[in-house]
Amino acid sequence: MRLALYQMEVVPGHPGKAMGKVESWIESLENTDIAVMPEMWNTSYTLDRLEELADENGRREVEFLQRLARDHHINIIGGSIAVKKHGRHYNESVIVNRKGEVIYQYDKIHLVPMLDEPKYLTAGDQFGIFEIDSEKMGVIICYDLRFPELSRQLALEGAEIIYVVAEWPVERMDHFAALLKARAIENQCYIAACNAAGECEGTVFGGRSMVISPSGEVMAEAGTDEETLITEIDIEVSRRIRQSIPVFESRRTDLY
Ligand SMILES: O=C(O)CCC(=O)C(=O)O
Repeated sequence: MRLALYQMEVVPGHPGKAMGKVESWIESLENTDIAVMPEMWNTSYTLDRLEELADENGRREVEFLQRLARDHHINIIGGSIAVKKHGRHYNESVIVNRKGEVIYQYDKIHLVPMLDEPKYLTAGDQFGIFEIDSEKMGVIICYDLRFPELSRQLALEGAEIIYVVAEWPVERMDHFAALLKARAIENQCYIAACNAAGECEGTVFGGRSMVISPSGEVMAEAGTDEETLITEIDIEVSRRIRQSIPVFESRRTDLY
């Protein structure tokens, strides 16, 4: 399974320009099964302007991703987008399969106090897994990475790849790298983390998107600027490690 991660330099407050960049990027990909994008790629952290910038139900961006997926026959982990629903704003991940069908939508459940998300956004209240080419996968959004219970639950539901879509600030990249590795090792799954590059309202995003194997090996890592990271993964590796080190069976659910 060939993944392409778009460590996109953000275009704050210009969804149309951001969509133009994404379209050119998808057109440039060859022989790719799954394209992965970063968090809030349509607006970045222009939270006080979301009433003006976010589209109702994210229709503009969702229909755009559906068209790209269909035209280029590619599965898209659509990072996350700022959307408007029932007069509220959400940070929503959208997954589209290569037929152009929306197969999963997830509203970020852990809102970031350090970026004022709770002031401007409403938190989601559900999550689950989805399937691409019969493989089970999950997606979490940025700050969600700090809550191991969420990734563990996705792994218990069968996820063998967890995508982390992020706009992780440069100051805390050591946390990002350590937490990604921990989530891969403890859940014995691939972690494909797509961070943003560039800057929005004084926050600089640290890049360093990476793909980590189920045994914690960093298989590919980007630099700090805009870049595409390409990796081939084999889901069988996750199954083999789960058999050889059976942590899921050794859990003491009677004690915790
Ligand atoms: O947890 C962090 O340090 C960064 C979180 C973040 O930037 C986000 O969720 O957008």
